[in-house]
Amino acid sequence: MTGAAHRYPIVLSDLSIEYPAHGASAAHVALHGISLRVAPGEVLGMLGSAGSGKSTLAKVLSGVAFEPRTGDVRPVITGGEATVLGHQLRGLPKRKVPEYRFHVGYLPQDAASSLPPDRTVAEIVGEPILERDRRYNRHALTNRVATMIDSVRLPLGMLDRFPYELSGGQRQRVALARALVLGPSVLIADEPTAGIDLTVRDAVAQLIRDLREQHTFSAIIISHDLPVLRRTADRIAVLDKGELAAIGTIDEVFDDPRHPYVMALAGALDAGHAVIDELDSGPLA
Ligand SMILES: Nc1ncnc2c1ncn2[C@@H]1O[C@H](COP(=O)(O)OP(=O)(O)OP(=O)(O)O)[C@@H](O)[C@H]1O
Repeated sequence: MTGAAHRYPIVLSDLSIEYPAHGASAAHVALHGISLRVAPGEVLGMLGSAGSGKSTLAKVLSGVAFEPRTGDVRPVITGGEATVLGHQLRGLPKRKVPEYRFHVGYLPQDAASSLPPDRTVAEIVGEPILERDRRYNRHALTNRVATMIDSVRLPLGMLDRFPYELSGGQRQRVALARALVLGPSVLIADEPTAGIDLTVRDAVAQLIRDLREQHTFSAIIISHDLPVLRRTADRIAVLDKGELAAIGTIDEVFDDPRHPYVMALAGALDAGHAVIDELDSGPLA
């Protein structure tokens, strides 16, 4: 790892990502020429129009895009570079993917609703540890899982429950505990509060804030929910049509919007919309 990489755990330089042509579909450029850096301990919020490439970026930065899997068309870095914790992701050798993923926690979109239904909370949270080391000491595993459940503010009595016995907010906490169980240095969270009851959204946002203080990770948190971003993010990046439309503190971005999509967002905020997923990047009516 280089010294520069340590200074900035996440560095994107002129990054372009593409879905290769498949079947009758032509190749599709999902992200084009993105440059940004995330500092140690910083949380960068990310929002953008539908299809602007947020989840694609999350899949690449989390390393899931590099996991061997059949069927799925996976995004490929076609230009520039993404350097995370000193790992250059363009052309990351397959054998290095597990080690890379060990350091990067990933909370995928719909994580709460896609927890395996036939496993207990304890099994779900402990699984990343066992995937890495089948012979991991069972006592240490139990302790680690209990610590994580406690740190996401769930009662230990939940350890033996199944996902269907939990509320949406509780399931999201379980997903978060699982994403953080390996003690990652970087967290990539894709819509961590989507689909969660409004009353517990704030609690999940507060939790992310607290966890970050306890665990000192850098993070990219994708969210359309401005109160959540205000609570969790030091700065935000706005994507539109695969390009970086703005980056800065929330006030910097919205007080002097220059990009048309950011102007539209600022208008929506002024009109009182806190959750801005209904806005697309087309011309404003
Ligand atoms: N498997 C795929 N093959 C081809 N194109 C894809 C694939 N997955 C996504 N895309 C395209 O890449 C672009 C970016 O998609 P992505 O899901 O990253 O956007 P997003 O910003 O996360 O959108 P949303 O907010 O709606 O979740 C879109 O134009 C989408 O249609």
